[in-house]
Amino acid sequence: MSDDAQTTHTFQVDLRGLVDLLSHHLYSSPRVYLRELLQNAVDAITARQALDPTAPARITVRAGESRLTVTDTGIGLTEADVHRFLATIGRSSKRASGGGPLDGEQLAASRSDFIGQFGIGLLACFVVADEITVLTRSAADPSAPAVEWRGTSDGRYTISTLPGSALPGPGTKVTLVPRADGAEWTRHDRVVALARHYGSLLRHEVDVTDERGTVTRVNGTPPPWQAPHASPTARRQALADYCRRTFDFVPLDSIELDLPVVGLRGVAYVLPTSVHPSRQAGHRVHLKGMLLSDQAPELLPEWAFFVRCVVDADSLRPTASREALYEDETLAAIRDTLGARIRDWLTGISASDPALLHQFIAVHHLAVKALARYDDELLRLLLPWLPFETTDGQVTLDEFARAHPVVLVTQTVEEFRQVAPIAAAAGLGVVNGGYAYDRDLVHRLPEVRPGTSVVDLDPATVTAHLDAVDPAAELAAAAFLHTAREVVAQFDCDVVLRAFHPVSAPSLLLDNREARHERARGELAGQTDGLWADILGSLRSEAPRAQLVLNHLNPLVRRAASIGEHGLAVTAVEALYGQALLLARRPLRASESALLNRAFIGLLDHAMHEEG
Ligand SMILES: Nc1ncnc2c1ncn2[C@@H]1O[C@H](COP(=O)(O)OP(=O)(O)OP(=O)(O)O)[C@@H](O)[C@H]1O
Repeated sequence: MSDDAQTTHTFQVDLRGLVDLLSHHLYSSPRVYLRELLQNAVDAITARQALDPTAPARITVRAGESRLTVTDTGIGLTEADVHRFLATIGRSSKRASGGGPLDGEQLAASRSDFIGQFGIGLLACFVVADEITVLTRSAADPSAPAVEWRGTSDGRYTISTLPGSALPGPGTKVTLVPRADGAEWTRHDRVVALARHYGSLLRHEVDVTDERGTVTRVNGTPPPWQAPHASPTARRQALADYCRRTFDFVPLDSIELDLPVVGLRGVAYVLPTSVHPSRQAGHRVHLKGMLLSDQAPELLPEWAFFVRCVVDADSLRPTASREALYEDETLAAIRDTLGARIRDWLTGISASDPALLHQFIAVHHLAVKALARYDDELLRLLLPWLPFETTDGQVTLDEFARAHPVVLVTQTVEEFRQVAPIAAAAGLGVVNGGYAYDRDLVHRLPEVRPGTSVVDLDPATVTAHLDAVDPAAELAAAAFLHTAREVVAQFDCDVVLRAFHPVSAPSLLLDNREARHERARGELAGQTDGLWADILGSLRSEAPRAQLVLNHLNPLVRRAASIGEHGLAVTAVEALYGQALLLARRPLRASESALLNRAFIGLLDHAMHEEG
């Protein structure tokens, strides 16, 4: 096609399609219509007060059977404004360019004055109504007549001018006639609840009236972080009460937030019960008092999952749905600063309020452990305070490292159970690294506490350090040890005689993971035919066997070593092996349960035989 043949057309917008898009994809619920109307009223009052700071600032919502009106004493619109701003979707008077294209600087300037900026908010009313009427009188031009704009959801609108008496003073009255399926959102009780939800912190009076003229004020009391209080205790109490009313929990503590550059104030409430770190708390974010979202996680860094915030800011930037914050450098900076504030709180309580710190750790330690692995600062701050299971009992790593400059850590809970009594008797300090995250965290202790060393503890290392018995004792026990090896060979286990503390421990089963996997593989290969048996067989490696270590210092073992009767010696070995197995607290295989059973019956039989 040649240039000469070109003709220019203007896009047509299918308003019904657009409203459908907004209601299903932009807004979370039809209820946002009221937020958009309140917000327009607030912006209009802001604009009027810029001209005349003494102008009245009132918003009245009337919820009746068949219609809903929102009236404000704001700046109003002239007929030219109505043509310009109401008749064009996407045009907004709140941009300094007068509704023209978005310019970065102007946008930032208008954003600090107004909540709206996109020029689509009024469309949210079409989610609940087919017709919107805007009756308005400009404060900027007192001689201008009142103007009525009537728009319908099919995209048509009419404009008429009315005598000034149609609206007694400057301002705007928006009327919606709800559709049958939108009526539930404009019912009086619903409207009161919604107006409270969105408008509780609005700085201008907001009233909801019913058909009989009963007025309900939905705001008025300043939030506790703005109100004066008689004492710090009264202030703390007021903050906690606000949390209980708003979030329905009593916080462990309240952290006040104050960020003057964005006019942000509010509170971070420390949750009193544990939460999974992936379930980030939704924060309540108000913009110039108007509630933007009560589920905004993006206000704080991920690691701060243990607090829930309520903030009110002057210049945060919402997305077009107004239900989330626009992710930009300002938001990132706000997040970092608020995060730093929460860290300061943690540092503060770790230095000066140990009782609160312990309460905090008791509730949130698992989640803190999960996050500390990825958050170096959190790790540095909290690792010394986190509780771990150790040979000294349940203690913090800091306490433990003070007593043990070399921190030994096992890889599994079982290994800890196996070696803990012996290591403790030998004065060694071992941490159970078997629980989720624990071993990783213990290994990072030297970063936080230079001079501490952390070493993985393998049960084999422990045997290597157990004392050998003298050759004469070994020889005297030779026959018993031979029987013992025969009995436990079926479990791929070896038997050795050593001398170790505590004396009360007759035996110890050292069984590292590779040895166990190897045995499991061996068993499986035995049950499988053909290809799988070959594959499993070829995987078989020379892994160390398990070891039953008998304690020559233990009187029972000494007596067992001198048993002459073969049957009783077998039973004694089975009982010793079974007891060591139970101490290791690992799941038993069928053959092991059978052994335990046999040993028990054998001992009983022997005891009764003696009696007989
Ligand atoms: N109550 C009101 N008083 C005065 N002007 C209003 C009022 N409500 C709407 N307007 C005018 O209509 C325009 C469009 O309103 P709309 O709510 O669609 O968008 P917005 O508030 O500018 O931006 P956003 O889409 O971000 O809400 C506004 O820019 C404003 O000029």
